[in-house]
Amino acid sequence: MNIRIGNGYDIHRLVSDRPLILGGVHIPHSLGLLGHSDADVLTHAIMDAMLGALSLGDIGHYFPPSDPQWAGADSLVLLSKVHQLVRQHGWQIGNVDSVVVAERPKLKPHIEKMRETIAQVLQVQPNQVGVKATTNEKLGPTGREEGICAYAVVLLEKF
Ligand SMILES: Nc1ccn([C@@H]2O[C@H](COP(=O)(O)O)[C@@H](O)[C@H]2O)c(=O)n1
Ligand SMILES: C[C@@]1(CO)OP(=O)(O)OP(=O)(O)OC[C@H]1O
Repeated sequence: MNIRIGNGYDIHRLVSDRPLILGGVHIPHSLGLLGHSDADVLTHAIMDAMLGALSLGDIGHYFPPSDPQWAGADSLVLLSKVHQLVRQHGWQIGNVDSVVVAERPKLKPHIEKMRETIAQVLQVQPNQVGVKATTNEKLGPTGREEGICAYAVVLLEKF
């Protein structure tokens, strides 16, 4: 079999006095995401999808929230490590697709930068990285702006 598919999901709570980082991009907003790392839900969902595609567990296994080493970690550094692991197993990225669920702020102006940033770390072209945004129509925790979540699907190819 020369292709594998994986999916990932993550959610973090919105709080004041934290930066909002999504797909490695700093997004100006009055609230940011709380987490052990920089709490970049989009990058976390993509990493879990990559690991899931190879049944290699999840990010908490490699970067435990109990380990001070990962306190305040840049999730792009973690993404690079997961990418390295995937490569070591003989696989490369076919494509990534993702969606961020956020009531606010408007993410559209930042989507291209997120795609370029993620693509650079994964050593692929931006057209291999899909990032979309949607509100939750004011429904549930994301709709009430208590948090932001992201879903990702990754296709891997054997090289
Ligand atoms: N945080 C967000 C949410 C949505 N968008 C863009 O708006 C479009 C409409 O969103 P709905 O939830 O009302 O369907 C969506 O397709 C995105 O292009 C956004 O930029 N930022
Ligand atoms: C990224 C890690 C790093 O400790 O921590 P968090 O930023 O809290 O993120 P989460 O998705 O809750 O858990 C995964 C952890 O690996």
